[in-house]
Amino acid sequence: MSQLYDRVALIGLGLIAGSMALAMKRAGLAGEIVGTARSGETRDIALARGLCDQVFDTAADAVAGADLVVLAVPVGAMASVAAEIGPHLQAGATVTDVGSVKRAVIDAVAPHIPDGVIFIPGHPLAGTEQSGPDAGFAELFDGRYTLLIDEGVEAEPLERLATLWRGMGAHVDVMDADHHDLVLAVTSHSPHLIAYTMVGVADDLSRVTDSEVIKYSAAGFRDFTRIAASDPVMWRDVFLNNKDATLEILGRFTEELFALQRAIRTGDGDMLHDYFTRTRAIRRGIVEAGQDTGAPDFGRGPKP
Ligand SMILES: NC(=O)C1=CN([C@@H]2O[C@H](COP(=O)(O)OP(=O)(O)OC[C@H]3O[C@@H](n4cnc5c(N)ncnc54)[C@H](O)[C@@H]3O)[C@@H](O)[C@H]2O)C=CC1
Ligand SMILES: O=C(O)C(=O)Cc1ccc(O)cc1
Repeated sequence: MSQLYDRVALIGLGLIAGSMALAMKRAGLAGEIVGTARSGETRDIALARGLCDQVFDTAADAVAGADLVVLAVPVGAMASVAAEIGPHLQAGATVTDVGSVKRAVIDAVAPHIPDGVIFIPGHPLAGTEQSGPDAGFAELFDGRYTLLIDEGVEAEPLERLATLWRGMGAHVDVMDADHHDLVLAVTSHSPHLIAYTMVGVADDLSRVTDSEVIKYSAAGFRDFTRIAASDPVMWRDVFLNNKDATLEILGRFTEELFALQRAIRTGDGDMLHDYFTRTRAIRRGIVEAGQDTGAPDFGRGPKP
């Protein structure tokens, strides 16, 4: 595939930015990739791993002359980063982000985008529990979806960004921000909170913790412990910024959990059997539609 942007600036050099850099290099999609991170150590690793051709100490310096700027910091840091780069963005440039929440990021970033610069929010539905400049790998997005948010942007910059994501291996869908936040509350954010809770419960129950948790854990609980090892700052910001949708889904989850609890207490085997039959059909529908590879959802990283 041919070069789509002359100069891509990555703001934040962790798992997602690092994977994007490697995936762009794999397919020759960018003339030059530059980046910035707060710590000198992260910048050094990014250079040593060949993620960036050049690194800068500040985001303001990194975006100068870039025709694509990618905000790849935790959701709660998007506003301050956008405020810093706003005055330094080149006319005609596209700014995108990879945050796990969309409405709050749009509210945080859009006011800082000057006229003549295009903002297209995005979210790759791919990741791992690892973070930092060592965590990225070129194949992270292969066969995964990236969602782009169309807030009335022109067709050409949107199509160019979609082409970039396809070149990095992803499928691309376009949707609106509120729908994104509700879908992700169901498929990613609430499941993460449930995993955090379950691992917390096992930890509280010290009789079964320590070595037993890992030694005797079946696949389901092992997946919970992997997910509960995800970055605390990133996930704190996800919940604080997708509050309404997550609370809505968790409210429904709690109601269903109570119904299942009652079925267990009253010995209502028919209810349990019917419920599990319905959920099994959902899983089989996903597999038949070819949307599951057999790998843990999103978990494409090296196994611990
Ligand atoms: N980890 C995952 O599985 C996925 C993460 N995302 C989203 O991508 C974004 C980046 O996540 P990762 O790459 O996983 O994180 P990461 O922790 O690996 O990297 C984040 C980078 O942002 C920098 N950073 C943190 N706070 C900052 C601040 N206040 N100002 C400037 N820079 C700051 C860090 O130093 C680091 O370079 C997040 O918004 C997250 O919601 C999206 C899809 C998957
Ligand atoms: O590691 C996992 O299981 C994930 O769920 C990765 C992930 C985390 C956050 C996202 O916004 C998208 C994907």
